[in-house]
Amino acid sequence: MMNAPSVQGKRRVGVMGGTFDPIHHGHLVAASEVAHHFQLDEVVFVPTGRPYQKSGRDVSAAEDRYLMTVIATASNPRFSVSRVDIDRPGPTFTIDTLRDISRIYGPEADLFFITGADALGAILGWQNAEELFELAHFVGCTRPGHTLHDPGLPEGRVTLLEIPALAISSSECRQRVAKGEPIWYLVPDGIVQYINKRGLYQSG
Ligand SMILES: Nc1ncnc2c1ncn2[C@@H]1O[C@H](COP(=O)(O)OP(=O)(O)OP(=O)(O)O)[C@@H](O)[C@H]1O
Ligand SMILES: O=C(O)c1ccc[n+]([C@@H]2O[C@H](COP(=O)([O-])O)[C@@H](O)[C@H]2O)c1
Repeated sequence: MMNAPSVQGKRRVGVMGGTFDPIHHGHLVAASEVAHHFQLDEVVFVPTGRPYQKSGRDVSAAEDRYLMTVIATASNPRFSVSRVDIDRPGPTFTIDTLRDISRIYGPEADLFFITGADALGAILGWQNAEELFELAHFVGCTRPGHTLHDPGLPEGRVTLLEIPALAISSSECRQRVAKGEPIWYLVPDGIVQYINKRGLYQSG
């Protein structure tokens, strides 16, 4: 999706990476808050292909996670979804996500990579960590149950942002479905319907 350029000239593009298994309102509120705070032209949601740090459990098929992300973001004209991570073979590294997104959007875009407090805290252990900060500004959002802090990222390349607290996680949504408990209002209505239609998460 390409909106008109922002008044400052450069497009401001948020990148919200996640496994989105399933996508929930915590993800959507984080993206919306960062978009408002930084006056972003667009937020691109990027579902992971092979989230190597979640290899200890069964991750749902990439196409199911991609379709849920499309369904959840469809009503917001500034939200879009990219297949770059699910179409790239091998483990998903954010360095590749940011290289691909910068190639697609070109030098006239400033990228803002959006994370929750847990992901931000782990960032220095990510692949090619030192190079990540040349490609994007990082935004860490508060998340209940996690302490938000700058783990020592380069000066001026990270912003910590307080957002409305939503104590929702994909793991808890999956567990609730497996136990026959409702997930209405934790995720968008279309996601409840998609999970039922595809029979996802029925067996814990
Ligand atoms: N409730 C929330 N509030 C703020 N940020 C969140 C919230 N849930 C997830 N995030 C952030 O969204 C990104 C993608 O998260 P992910 O798809 O792994 O969801 P998750 O709920 O953490 O999943 P799981 O429970 O399976 O580990 C991460 O940066 C994570 O920190
Ligand atoms: O680049 C890495 O080494 C790396 C390691 C773990 C997570 N990430 C990214 O962090 C984002 C959130 O990941 P996750 O596993 O919490 O859904 C997603 O975009 C992942 O690709 C990236």
